[in-house]
Amino acid sequence: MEPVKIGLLGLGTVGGGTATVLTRNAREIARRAGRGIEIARAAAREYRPELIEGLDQIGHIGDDAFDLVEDPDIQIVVELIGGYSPALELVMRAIENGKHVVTANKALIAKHGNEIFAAAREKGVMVGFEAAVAGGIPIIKALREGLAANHIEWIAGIINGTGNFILSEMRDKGRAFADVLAEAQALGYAEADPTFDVEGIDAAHKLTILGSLAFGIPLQFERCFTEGISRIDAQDVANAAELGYRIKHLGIARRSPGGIELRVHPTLIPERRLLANVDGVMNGVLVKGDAVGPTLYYGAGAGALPTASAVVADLVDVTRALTTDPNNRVPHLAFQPDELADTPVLAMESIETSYYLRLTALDRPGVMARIASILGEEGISIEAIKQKAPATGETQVTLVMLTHRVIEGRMNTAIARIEALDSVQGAVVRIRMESLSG
Ligand SMILES: NC(=O)c1ccc[n+]([C@@H]2O[C@H](COP(=O)([O-])OP(=O)(O)OC[C@H]3O[C@@H](n4cnc5c(N)ncnc54)[C@H](O)[C@@H]3O)[C@@H](O)[C@H]2O)c1
Ligand SMILES: N[C@@H](CCO)C(=O)O
Ligand code: NA
Repeated sequence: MEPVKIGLLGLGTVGGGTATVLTRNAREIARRAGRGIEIARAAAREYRPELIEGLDQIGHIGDDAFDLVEDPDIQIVVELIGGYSPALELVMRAIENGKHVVTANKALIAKHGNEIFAAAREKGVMVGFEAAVAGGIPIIKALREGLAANHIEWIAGIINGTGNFILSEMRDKGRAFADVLAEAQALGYAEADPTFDVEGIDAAHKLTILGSLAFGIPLQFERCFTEGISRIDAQDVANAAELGYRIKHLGIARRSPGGIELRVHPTLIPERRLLANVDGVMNGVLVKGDAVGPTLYYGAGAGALPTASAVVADLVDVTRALTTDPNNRVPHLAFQPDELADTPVLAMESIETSYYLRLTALDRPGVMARIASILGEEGISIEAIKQKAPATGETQVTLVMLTHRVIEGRMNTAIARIEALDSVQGAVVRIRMESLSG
């Protein structure tokens, strides 16, 4: 059979990796797909030829992405440019032209996926986005197909490679934040705008997608609570370790009685959990299904070849399904499009979790009792408390507390009341805490 003809938009980290994998593993891929996958065209503003295998076999390389999506010979457009514009216009135009699309762009899917999938459905084409979440880990496939029997209860994942790399290097080697971030950028892990990585936006894009796949709700990126790693303090990392915890940047999606939790934030987790030991650029996603129980997915979350592995898997999937009736294909968001639910995504104030709190108070009698009574009045019980002895001559002490589970709104009230005490200095540091069991 004739090879399927694809067009690559972008030849950077992921585009270059995709060309390389398609070249290196061409025979193996064709054996799986039933026919070859040929890069008929590529469009990129810039690329580094020395990093890409098989460039000489690409039919035509130019820089006009809009021209490529109009080419009638191209059956699958692979969008690896990133960002919202012109990626959205290019993807929509490709779909209008009846082309299938594969993309690694989580920002695009999280924000515009609902309209992209509606247009694709209308045209009977597929949009693959395995590379958009957790890089090389086949988590989209696991949720859409492997776990299709389950009522998903919750997902907790380390889903930003750059952020996890930064936290791991800072903790293990004492390196400075800016220095590790620069290395992540040089290795091709970081987003074009690295604040997406360090402020949790990239993880929120991915969690939005995971939440929709798990619970069958439309994509609602703007409802996802987002807190990054930029304000994590070394003393909290050390305090957590003393108490038997690690701080990881997690995306958590959970079905709870009033709705669905979608939240991304630094989280204390027990150090014996497998997720606590997912380090460097590796990602880990823990999914709890009612029938299967907990399942864990681990692998490289970023980088050229791991991400290309996911892009090419989508290309193989699309190639295999080209002749299937569009209504019998795996639905984009795992559930049939007319079966999506309107279950609300909860506001952060109504989620329930445990907390690590750190505050600085004057070393005076009665201060501790006053803080404990505020927590008690707000229905918050303390699981552990540590008072860090002041250095000689100092009049301040540091208090570190772990609490039992409580609604975030009540914790907000308690923190505001504690911060208002004359004897408490500055802000209360709060890091959410999850046991990841049950
Ligand atoms: N880098 C990773 O590890 C990784 C992992 C998973 C997903 N992603 C996603 O993959 C996508 C690409 O990321 P990347 O790291 O490969 O980016 P990159 O910056 O390395 O490459 C982008 C490519 O697109 C080209 N480009 C940009 N604007 C263009 C335009 N208007 N017309 C034509 N070409 C244009 C650039 O010249 C370059 O070749 C992004 O959506 C990113 O979020 C990246
Ligand atoms: N910047 C992203 C790329 C993979 O999606 C990360 O570091 O996880
Ligand atoms: Na993936």
